[in-house]
Amino acid sequence: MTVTASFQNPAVGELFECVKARDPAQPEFLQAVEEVFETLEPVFDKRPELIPVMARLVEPERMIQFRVAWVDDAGKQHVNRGYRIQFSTAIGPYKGGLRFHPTVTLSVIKFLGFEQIFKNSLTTLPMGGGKGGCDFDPKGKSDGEVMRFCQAFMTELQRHIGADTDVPAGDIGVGGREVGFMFGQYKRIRNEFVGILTGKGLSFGGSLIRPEATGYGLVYFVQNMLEDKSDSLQGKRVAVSGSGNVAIYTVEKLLELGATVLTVSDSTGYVYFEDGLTKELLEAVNDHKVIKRGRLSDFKSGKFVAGKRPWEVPTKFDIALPCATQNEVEKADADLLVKAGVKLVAEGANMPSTSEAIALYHKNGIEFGPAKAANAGGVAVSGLEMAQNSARLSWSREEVDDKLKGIMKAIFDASKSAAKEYSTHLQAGANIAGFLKVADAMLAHGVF
Ligand SMILES: NC(=O)C1=CN([C@@H]2O[C@H](COP(=O)(O)OP(=O)(O)OC[C@H]3O[C@@H](n4cnc5c(N)ncnc54)[C@H](O)[C@@H]3O)[C@@H](O)[C@H]2O)C=CC1
Ligand SMILES: O=C(O)CCC(=O)C(=O)O
Repeated sequence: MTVTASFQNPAVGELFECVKARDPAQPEFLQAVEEVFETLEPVFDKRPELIPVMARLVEPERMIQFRVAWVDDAGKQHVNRGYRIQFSTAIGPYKGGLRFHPTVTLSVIKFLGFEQIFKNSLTTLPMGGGKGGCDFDPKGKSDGEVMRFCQAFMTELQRHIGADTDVPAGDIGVGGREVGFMFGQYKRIRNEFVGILTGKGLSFGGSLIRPEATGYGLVYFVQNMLEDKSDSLQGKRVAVSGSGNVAIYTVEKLLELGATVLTVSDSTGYVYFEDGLTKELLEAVNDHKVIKRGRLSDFKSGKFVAGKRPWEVPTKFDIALPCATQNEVEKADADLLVKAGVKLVAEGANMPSTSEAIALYHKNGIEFGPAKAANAGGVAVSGLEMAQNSARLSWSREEVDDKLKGIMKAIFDASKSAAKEYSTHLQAGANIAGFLKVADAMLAHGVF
């Protein structure tokens, strides 16, 4: 990924050059910063006093990097590198997921942590921004190996987090199993039963709807985008990427609302369901991918296309929802979306569209729901889990789902209203609305 920023406002350009000079070898982080700086230019033109605020915000408050040593089932020792980037406490304790994947680097965790600041601000809840992870690959590991790895990871992380300090959760490679192991280790070391992680099991402080929240929230966001144009999901043809937590619950909600879902994918390729996924087929994908931790190349239904992304699926469709990973929609993919007749793209994954792809969406009049707004439902329900833990009570499924719907609408309205005020698009509106709240808090707190 090359960073090719060009800014109208020289002071913003200068700040970007400083960020680039400080971390020239962090392409994902620079990509995320470039996107935010470009869309905030109209704000900086109007309120230049916010440029020094951004100069502080773009530097994490604290970065923790640590060794994670563990022993596999054969008795062999392994060493991985763990991270927790505590980016901003302007509006609340650090909050954001943990990613366990071999591609994890400091740059990846920094881009995710930076984006989390604005996303969390949009949720309306008091959460700062953070992210963490490790270059550990859970694929092919036994439950015992994953448990020992998680225990080793938490043995170090526990000294840096706390219910009012920093509350991690899941992301790629971290689901209920991993959160459970890490929660158990924290409790063992600290002798405290507190909500230091979200996405916990229901029997030990988890919230109903947290597993579903990112996918459901994405679909609620899309509903808001469509309703704004007097349209609905009924009968829409949708291509979805991914087949993990976010993708599965996205598909579930799409089916419930009458859409036809054509694809799911993983790193081996995609599966095309010509007549659309059914509830039974979704159940089978979930069983194969999430429960049995298999690969789609071994999935028995639909048409598997090896080594390709779902954006090339040979049919017309209306909506694309990338729900797998960063930069999974590049310029050539966006070209395919335009040719397929796509009218709306909304991001379930974090930064799945490259800047060239986003430029093509705008050029071709494709409605674009950016990740920081569209996938904020997951962290929003994490915020609700924290509230339930603090109050030592549990809300019903309906209560949490209603709150999630309300939050996704509030995010859409705030993004749209900022877009209107600054005569720009929803992507910029989301960044502006998220940033202004954080910036005002930082101004109030004084320089640090
Ligand atoms: N879990 C959550 O609550 C949230 C997750 N996200 C984002 O959603 C995306 C997916 O996360 P989860 O579903 O939680 O993770 P997961 O681990 O449950 O699933 C990840 C999915 O992405 C696929 N994938 C990974 N690398 C890929 C690649 N290079 N090419 C194609 N497919 C690939 C995997 O096969 C899997 O289907 C990530 O970008 C994550 O940061 C965003 C907000 C909240
Ligand atoms: O629920 C959380 O705290 C984290 C969610 C997350 O990592 C994300 O929004 O990307």
